[in-house]
Amino acid sequence: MTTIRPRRSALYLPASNARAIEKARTLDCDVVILDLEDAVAPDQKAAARDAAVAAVRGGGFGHRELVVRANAPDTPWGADDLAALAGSGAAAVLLPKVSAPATLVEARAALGDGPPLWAMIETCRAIVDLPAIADAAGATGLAAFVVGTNDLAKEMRCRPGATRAPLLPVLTQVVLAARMAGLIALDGVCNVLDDEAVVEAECRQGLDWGFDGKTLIHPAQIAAANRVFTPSAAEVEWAQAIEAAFARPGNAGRGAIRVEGKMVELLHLEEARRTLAIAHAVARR
Ligand SMILES: CC(C)(COP(=O)(O)OP(=O)(O)OC[C@H]1O[C@@H](n2cnc3c(N)ncnc32)[C@H](O)[C@@H]1OP(=O)(O)O)[C@@H](O)C(=O)NCCC(=O)NCCSC(=O)C[C@H](O)C(=O)O
Ligand SMILES: [Mg+2]
Repeated sequence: MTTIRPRRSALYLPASNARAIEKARTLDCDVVILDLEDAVAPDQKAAARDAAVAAVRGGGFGHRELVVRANAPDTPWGADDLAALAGSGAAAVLLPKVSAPATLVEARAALGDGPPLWAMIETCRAIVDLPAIADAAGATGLAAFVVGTNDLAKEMRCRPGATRAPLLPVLTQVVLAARMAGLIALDGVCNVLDDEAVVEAECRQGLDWGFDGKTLIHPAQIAAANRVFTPSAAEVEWAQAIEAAFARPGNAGRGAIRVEGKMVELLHLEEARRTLAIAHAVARR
């Protein structure tokens, strides 16, 4: 079976918040993102960097993938962040406001053979240059695109509203470019903290639009993301039916077969295997 790592729920927290770091070690999210960028005030940047490195070295996050979001390389803190994170053992370094492949190349030079890069896609320039950024993945160890919907909406001057319709063409381009380059694609955050139905609806959009998971800002958002991005019992059953049908001797060598009244092709078998791999990985937690 294909091995796959679920990234259904990726929780940001300010690395300057010791209580949140402690809490993250117990929360049911797949990814923890210690933020050094927008959630941290300028006068706390150095202390937050030290706290993030100490948290990574201290461990205790179990199955959770521990990612650190650095400040952009062109800020007063970016170079020191990358120097500190190079040998830290973080699962990835998330770079904000990546707008060109050159930013990834520079960050890779600073990190050496350190952590893989994840890139925030949150500027208009990045959207226009997405294929070039995605093409730099192999040379720079880029493994994921993470959408920054707040920054994007600000730059575009659009109003996403409840439907996020103005962002749909952009989000679709991010998914396309990520798939082209074999990258993980994580949807942007939902700013609504106290209404799980709203969070769940956004997660559902992200799933339907092709994302692997959603970035989150509060523990109360985790359950909805995990629920939505975990294959449902019906999806698992359907995937198993497809696998079983293709395994029947009578279907050997066939590219298209009938399963429960529907045409199913080898591409659906591939999808089915992916669904089962995710379900299996989630169940192993
Ligand atoms: C948004 C918050 C500032 C809300 O804070 P607050 O109202 O104080 O939270 P609560 O009182 O409801 O907290 C309850 C308990 O949960 C813990 N908590 C809260 N948030 C987190 C978290 N993110 N991770 C871990 N634990 C968290 C509190 O400590 C309480 O615990 P306890 O003491 O046991 O009761 C706050 O939630 C927050 O800071 N969220 C993260 C903000 C952040 O990281 N922002 C930056 C990333 S988002 C972004 O930049 C997106 C992108 O770039 C874009 O452009 O869109
Ligand atoms: Mg942002």
